[in-house]
This record gives sequence, structure tokens and C-alpha cells, in this order.
Amino acid sequence: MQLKIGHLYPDLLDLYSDRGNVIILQKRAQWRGLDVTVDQISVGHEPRLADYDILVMGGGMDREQGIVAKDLQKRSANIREAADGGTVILAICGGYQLLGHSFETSTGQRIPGLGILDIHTVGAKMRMVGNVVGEMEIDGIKHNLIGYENHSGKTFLGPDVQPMMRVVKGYGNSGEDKFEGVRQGSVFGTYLHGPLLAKNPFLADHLVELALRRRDLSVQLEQLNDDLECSTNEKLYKRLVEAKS
Ligand SMILES: NC(=O)CC[C@H](N)C(=O)O
Repeated sequence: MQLKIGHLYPDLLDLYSDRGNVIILQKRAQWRGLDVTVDQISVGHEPRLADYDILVMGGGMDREQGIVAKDLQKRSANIREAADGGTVILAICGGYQLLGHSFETSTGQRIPGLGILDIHTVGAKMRMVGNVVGEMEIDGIKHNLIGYENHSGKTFLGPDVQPMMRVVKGYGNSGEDKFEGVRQGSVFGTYLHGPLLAKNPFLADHLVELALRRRDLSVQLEQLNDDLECSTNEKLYKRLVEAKS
């Protein structure tokens, strides 16, 4: 079985090596015997995005976001077709903000987003920086997540979107509602760098399974031995929760 991954704007939106998320998806799919292709898609590349099983977009500084926002507007119908068709989209921080209705930079400049996610982002004076720990429920099972955030944007959710996780420690979307990230259909947005999937392998597998189920609903990935990652995460999670904030 094949898995097609599209990496959006790797040259402009890769602030904290968010490309690590692409590597994790690729490797964990290959370790299950899948034939994985990864295409880099940036300004000037116009593939049909619904042909991809997974699209990943990383984070970026306000300036790069302005460049990407212009190019994204030209892809609006293309990305919307992919999202509506069940392509899994993982957007991190700056990429996440740009999928919403609008994003306001730290200097108050308002950048129009794609409106694919029912969120909007306003600029905060204080940057939200540090480790984040939280809990995410997938198919009724609770998972601990850990990651790292660094953003000035405060993101607020509309009625059509669910938070991705509950924040135990850290700011999350806005530092006000104790939620982090969003999920809307097959589209996931999050402030968690990390890179996110390296620290939370269960989420990587969930995204791969979701993507494959576009074509075969019965797909169930075999378990990998994640003992090392899980034991490290549990220790780190405990230490971060107990750390003085
Ligand atoms: N880490 C990022 O991608 C930052 C996103 C955006 N420039 C902000 O500061 O909120």
C-alpha cells in the first residue's frame, strides 16, 4: 500500500525543525512496509493536493507567514478539496494560524487566512513560550502529550472546531481556556513544536491510519515497540507536570 505525503513550504515554514514530523510519519509508515513518497511543495509548485494522503505545514516567523499567506490564497480551493476529501492535514503553529479565518501579527498586521479551520488568531504582546503537557483522547483512549510552544498569536475557536487536547501545563491556544490545538474533520492544527510526532508516536500512527482509511476503512497499523519513547515521555511528562511553573 502507498502513502503519499506532501510537505508544504518546507523552505519557509520550518521554524523549529517541524520537518521532523514528516520524517516520523515517513519512517513509521515504512516500518510497516508501506511504500512512502514525500513531495516538497512550495511557491510555484501546483500539484493537486487531494492526491496526497497527508499534508504537513510547519511554523514560521510573521514575515514568512506573510509570504506563504499570499501563496496559500491561490491554493485555497485546492487545499479545501483535499480537506473535504479526507486528506489528513497537520499544521503546526504558523501553518495552523494560516488555516484559520485570519492571523494578526505581533505588530497588529492582520493577515487573511484560508478559513478552512473555524479559528481566528490575534496578536498578543507577551510571547507564549515553553514546554506544554496535556491530554488528548483518541477513539476513547486518553493519551499524554508533550511538546514545546513559542508563539505571539492567541488563537480562539469557533463552533465548528474541537480543541485537540486539554492543557495540563503551558499556554496552548490562547493561555486563557486551557485547550491546545484543534481538530476539524481530518485537519489538525497545533502550537506544539517538538517536533510533535517524535515526542508523541501514538499521534503519528493515528494520522497515518486516518490517511489510509480514506481508501481502506479496515486499516489497522501493527504496533511498533515504542517502549523507549513512551518511558522517556512518561518520565518527562511527570517532571514537567511537577516542575514549578
Ligand atoms: N512558532 C511559530 O510558528 C510562530 C507563529 C507566529 N509567527 C507567532 O508568533 O505566533
